[in-house]
Amino acid sequence: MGDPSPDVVAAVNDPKNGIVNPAFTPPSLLSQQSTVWTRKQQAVCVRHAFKHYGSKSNPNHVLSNLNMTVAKGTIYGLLGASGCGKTTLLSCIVGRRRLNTGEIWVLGGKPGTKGSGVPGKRVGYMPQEIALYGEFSIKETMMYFGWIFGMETPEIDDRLQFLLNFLDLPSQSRLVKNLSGGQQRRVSFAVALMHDPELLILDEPTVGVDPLLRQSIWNHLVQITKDGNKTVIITTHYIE
Ligand SMILES: Nc1ncnc2c1ncn2[C@@H]1O[C@H](COP(=O)(O)OP(=O)(O)OP(=O)(O)O)[C@@H](O)[C@H]1O
Repeated sequence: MGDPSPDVVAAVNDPKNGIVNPAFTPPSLLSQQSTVWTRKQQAVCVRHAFKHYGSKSNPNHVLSNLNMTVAKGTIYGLLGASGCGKTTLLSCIVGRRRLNTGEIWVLGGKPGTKGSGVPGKRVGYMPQEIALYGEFSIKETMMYFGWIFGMETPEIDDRLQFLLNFLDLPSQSRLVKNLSGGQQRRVSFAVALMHDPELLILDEPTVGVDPLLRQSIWNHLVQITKDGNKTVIITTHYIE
């Protein structure tokens, strides 16, 4: 993945009607002239990112001079062919992986540095692979992550009831390991939404989700970004 890349289309929501417009290129992507101060004002700002896997003698270059600017209060769609590096980029943004060279600012700080809050409760991340503990029930899962995020138990309970209903989840006493793949992905989504984070990063959130629920998920994402305080980055194959 490079910049400009024919494989990747950056899309932001239209604040008027919430329609994702894949043909829209934010002005910030057209001009990469920005100061450190302006980069820190963005939800996410990536500059000259390089990332490879494999050995130095036989590297697999995945990110190659990638620049990306995600303004606060937007929904930013990351579209690209399978294997072009979307998950790798998101992992670097949330601080799970590090770039070989280049810089990333997330909510004004550098992921992994003290006080940045990233990784941490400022970000909600739904990875592509299920990263849940199968022996926990849905409720125990939400309690576990809610406490990690520093939430009080009554607050977690309220949020749990909202998310069970919103994401059409089965009984909260069901064990994660006994849920269908789609249900497990929705629990993973619920975990990312649990603490109402400033930045929500969703890797293919609508896989295993029926069209009606997909629509209500999109409506919810448009709703939470409306006031400009929340930002969503999403990879998806559904661009409607
Ligand atoms: N841990 C890893 N070690 C070695 N190579 C990796 C690793 N993770 C990813 N890759 C390789 O890096 C490239 C980009 O993978 P990545 O998962 O970031 O792509 P993607 O755009 O998210 O793909 P998809 O849409 O299929 O999920 C692929 O060629 C993949 O094989």
